[in-house]
Amino acid sequence: MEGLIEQPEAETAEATTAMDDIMQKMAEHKGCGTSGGSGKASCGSGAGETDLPPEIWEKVKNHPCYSEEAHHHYARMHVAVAPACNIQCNYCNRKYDCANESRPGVVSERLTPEQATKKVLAVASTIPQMTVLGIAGPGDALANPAKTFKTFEMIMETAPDIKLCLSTNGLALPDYVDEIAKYNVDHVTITINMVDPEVGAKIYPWIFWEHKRVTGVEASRILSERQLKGLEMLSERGILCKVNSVMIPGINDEHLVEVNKAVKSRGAFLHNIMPLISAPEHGTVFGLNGQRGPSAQELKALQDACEGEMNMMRHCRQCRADAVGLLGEDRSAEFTTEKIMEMDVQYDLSSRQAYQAKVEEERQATVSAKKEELESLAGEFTDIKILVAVATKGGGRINEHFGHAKEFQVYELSTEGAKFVGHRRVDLYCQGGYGEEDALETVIRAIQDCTAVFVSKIGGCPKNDLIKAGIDPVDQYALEFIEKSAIAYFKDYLAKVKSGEIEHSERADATIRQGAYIAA
Ligand SMILES: C[S@@+](CC[C@H](N)C(=O)[O-])C[C@H]1O[C@@H](n2cnc3c(N)ncnc32)[C@H](O)[C@@H]1O
Ligand code: SF4
Ligand code: SF4
Repeated sequence: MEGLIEQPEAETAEATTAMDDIMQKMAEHKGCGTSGGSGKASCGSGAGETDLPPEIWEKVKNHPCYSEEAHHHYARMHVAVAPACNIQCNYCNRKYDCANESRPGVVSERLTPEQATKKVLAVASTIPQMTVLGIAGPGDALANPAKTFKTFEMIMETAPDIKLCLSTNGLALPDYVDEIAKYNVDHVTITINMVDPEVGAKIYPWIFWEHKRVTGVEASRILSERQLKGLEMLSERGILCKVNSVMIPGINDEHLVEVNKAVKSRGAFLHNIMPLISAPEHGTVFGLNGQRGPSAQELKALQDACEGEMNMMRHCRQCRADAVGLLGEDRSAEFTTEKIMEMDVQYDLSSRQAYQAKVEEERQATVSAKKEELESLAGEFTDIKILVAVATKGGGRINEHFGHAKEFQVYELSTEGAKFVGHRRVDLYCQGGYGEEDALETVIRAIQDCTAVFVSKIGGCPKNDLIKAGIDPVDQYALEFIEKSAIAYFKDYLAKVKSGEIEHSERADATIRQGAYIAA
């Protein structure tokens, strides 16, 4: 590993100006750095073309993780070329492998850079809307620099239209910023769970630093210093940074508001606060000692509290290190090494571009439909907000059967429009066409704070049970655009409240009012 790269003063001054420039432009654009509230697009996750400086929009417009709008249309993939790690987190156990589980660090096969490149070309040819390649483990991209950068080099040469990303805990980051820039990696994710080493000592038992293991508060002090320095260095070069933070109730949940401020001031573009996943069978320290993850409501309250400070990502699916497909779907099983080696891969840039042009048309149609519907809400003034759950297979449409949904996307509706606020993963309710009581209960629990659930189709029995649970099952918008339909539903809802036909119920905004993190 190379030592720290000291920059000449003149270069530092120039780079600092570049970061200031970007932050200034972001602030000048409408919707940026404001409350990020409700339906108005704010930068980052909910941002649209008119909300961002053109050079930033160019970087995020078809990146499914950096643009909430894009995630309905574009796919990503991870290649598992980075097995080693240079730190230990109490929530991570990379030895655990389960093909049926989708969560970070889980992977079925580890790849060489050559295998990874063949896989990327195979996926890019089969899924032309795949625009982004990320290296996110199963260990740390920068604890395996040779494999990581070799993979990027090969992809840059063979598939130059694919955007490159990496995820790191940040310990080695300052040493590799130049190399990251050299391979045109213009999106980097750093996991920052604390800026206070005392908090860090409860999350990180050790780091491997300068050829030895460092433990306790000192380990977290070094880690935090390196993370923040790396973030600043990337921001100075205009490389977009997303910060991941794992929300661990009782350990760093309240502290993450401070982390949010610290990363915003150092130029982070997007903050992704993700829930801790911990189950005893995963064999992690937290899983084994009973540390719980946050509820969906707790997570949303913290994200809401931080949104005034900066752009929050709310559509992260906490993907496997070998995930393939749209966020929320996992097609990795179609691209095992065995299958890929048998594939005759023809990487055809022009047919990819032609397909993506069609995707772009569909996306523009979605945006226009939403805008039109939103205009019809102009002049309505009320504080009423409701949540609705949506079953979708992608494309920004309501196109999934209630019984087939593995997750529901949740939108918050207000007079400002429809805002994506998260997703709820559920067990498959319908197995082979038959509903199962327990599974339906699970679905109802997962979306119990929603006023309605939008589906393309639903059977009579679950419909009745949803109604009994106070959730309106809506299939009248089958195959329509999500946001347009949601706004239309909200308009009807308000009209019914006004006329006295229905009463705005407590459930509708229970989530929104809950939480210890609501900003003063
Ligand atoms: C598997 S890591 C790989 C990249 C890198 N090593 C890192 O930690 O940033 C990808 C992301 O998953 C998160 N992660 C890992 N295990 C998790 C868990 N049990 N619950 C929630 N997030 C987790 C990490 O914090 C990180 O943000
Ligand atoms: S840094 Fe990433 S890979 Fe390493 S232990 Fe933590 S979560 Fe796992
Ligand atoms: S883990 Fe989150 S940020 Fe990473 S690819 Fe999946 S959705 Fe995107």
